[in-house]
Amino acid sequence: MTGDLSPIDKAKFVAARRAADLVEDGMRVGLGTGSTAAWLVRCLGEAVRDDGLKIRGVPTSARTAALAREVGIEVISLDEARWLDITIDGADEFDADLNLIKGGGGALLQEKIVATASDRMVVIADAGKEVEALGAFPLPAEVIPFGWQTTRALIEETLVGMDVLGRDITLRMNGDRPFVTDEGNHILDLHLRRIGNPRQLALVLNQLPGVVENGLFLDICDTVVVGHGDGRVELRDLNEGTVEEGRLDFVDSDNLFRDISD
Ligand SMILES: O=C[C@H](O)[C@H](O)[C@H](O)COP(=O)(O)O
Repeated sequence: MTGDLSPIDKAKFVAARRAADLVEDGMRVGLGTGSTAAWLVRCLGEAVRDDGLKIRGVPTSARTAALAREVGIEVISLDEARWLDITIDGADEFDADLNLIKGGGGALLQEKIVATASDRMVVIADAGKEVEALGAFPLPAEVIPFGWQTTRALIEETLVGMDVLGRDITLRMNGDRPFVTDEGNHILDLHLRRIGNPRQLALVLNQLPGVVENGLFLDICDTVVVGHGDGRVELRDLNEGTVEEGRLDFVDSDNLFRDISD
């Protein structure tokens, strides 16, 4: 069964599986969005079901909320939780300082609010997501639908003064319609190729009217769990360096693999 999965899916799974062990009884847990975070939600659901783990989850999207309920995790809103013990989420890119690009799945706004309201943010990712400099992955900016073309033009102008290699901006589509986020907004993908000064860019983007939030997560993530296709997994922490390197066994996880790949 596991043989049917690609090495990337196995890498995502082992990262999620290892990160699930960081979640303890009684915790309020931010649940990320995306294919890697979906493995995590499944792993936590298994722990709730089989080991009696008691947690309350705050999902970062309607998709994750539906999956969390399906696997038996108690779902509460961020306002009910107020503050979270830990958030575990995927990323599109991460660098050595654990700065991130997120939003490939369009959930960056809720993800950033939830991660910022957490004592600890842990990113789970396959090793291919690690980059020297952020920006090869298009940077998502969530914009309100009203006047989005004007907002795009404003961003274009703003990028002229920025330390980036590319300046193309595309409206994210869902079939032949603009993609709509859970908050009813659109996503502009900024094809920058390399971001020389992420901090400056993040500040400037968020000052533009029409921009709700951008996908740069700076100084938010503390820990990354990196998975490899052969089952190797590394846990790196900003304060402690590489804390652990190990390997996870796929055999015990056949049910999880089956559940998600079906
Ligand atoms: O909006 C989506 C999120 O930021 C995802 O966590 C990110 O795109 C990574 O997704 P995946 O785990 O599917 O690569």
